[in-house]
Amino acid sequence: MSISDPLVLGTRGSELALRQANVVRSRLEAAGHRVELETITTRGDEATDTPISEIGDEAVFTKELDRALLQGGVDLAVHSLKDIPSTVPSGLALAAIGEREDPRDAFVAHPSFDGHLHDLPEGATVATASLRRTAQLLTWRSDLEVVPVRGNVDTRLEKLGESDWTGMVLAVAGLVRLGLSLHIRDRIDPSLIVPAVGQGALGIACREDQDALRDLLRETLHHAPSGHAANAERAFLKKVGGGCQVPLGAWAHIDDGTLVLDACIAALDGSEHYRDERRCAPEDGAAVGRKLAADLLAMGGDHILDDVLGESREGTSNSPFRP
Ligand SMILES: NCc1[nH]cc(CCC(=O)O)c1CC(=O)O
Repeated sequence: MSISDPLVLGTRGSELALRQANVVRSRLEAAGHRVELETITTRGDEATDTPISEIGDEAVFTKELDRALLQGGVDLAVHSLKDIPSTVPSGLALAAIGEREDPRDAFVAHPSFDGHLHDLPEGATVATASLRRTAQLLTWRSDLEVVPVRGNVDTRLEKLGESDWTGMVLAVAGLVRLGLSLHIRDRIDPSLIVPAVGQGALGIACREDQDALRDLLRETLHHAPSGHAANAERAFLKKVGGGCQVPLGAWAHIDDGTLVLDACIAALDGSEHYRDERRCAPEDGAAVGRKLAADLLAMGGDHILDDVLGESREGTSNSPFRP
């Protein structure tokens, strides 16, 4: 099947999503294709007061776009890889993984606090949108008060300014892509907070049966080292299961030709924490990710899963046709 002209590129409407979509658009245009943007609102954009972990749907930022892809209304969709569930709906393909931005988390200080993350006073309040960051912050410093915050990156920064929090933790990549790096006080070392699966990378999806388009996306947008890292991290996530309801982190990178995968599963209150690192050939990342997941679960991560998922542990679905 030939490639549509113009190509309709589906994206969420947030400032960050549009920036990311425009990066992809420019690449495709440079390769000689016309591209039209189609903005689609997702449940994650609407339910801005509910913590993502409570919506309980892994596909909260992708389902409406998946549906548009399957129905043919859009040809490709651009997402933050972090927002794409570890199992892509049947009929769709993750055709390319774009080059990764800095995968680390950022500490952003309240305007009145001129210290760094390591200078946080006893009992300081830190806001974050993720269970992973909460669990790891509390593993490090059980005296901290960690509070939830939601919304787009700029909304979160606004909330910080109006709050009595000492600071906030969010992804470096989002801030950098929005031109807001000035707000980054610290890029947090992954040895302190393991980044989220896929954080900082872009995922480009299309229909599985569109061979010519898949080839084009791979040739123009795929970045092999980021792809290998993503495969390892996503295999880890899939094996553990539970999506964003589970406090887990996994970060892979290529070091001198070797893939290094560092991952953890932590109790939300920081009381328990299982973590290990594996090295392998870049092509073997997925198998090693699955194995590391099995090992961390066996070490005790399994109990953490039981605690956070309880009865909902079976039967989660990311079908785009499920309400
Ligand atoms: N969950 C929302 C989301 N999805 C992707 C990013 C940041 C960019 C990225 O990780 O690529 C963010 C914001 C954040 O976590 O601070």
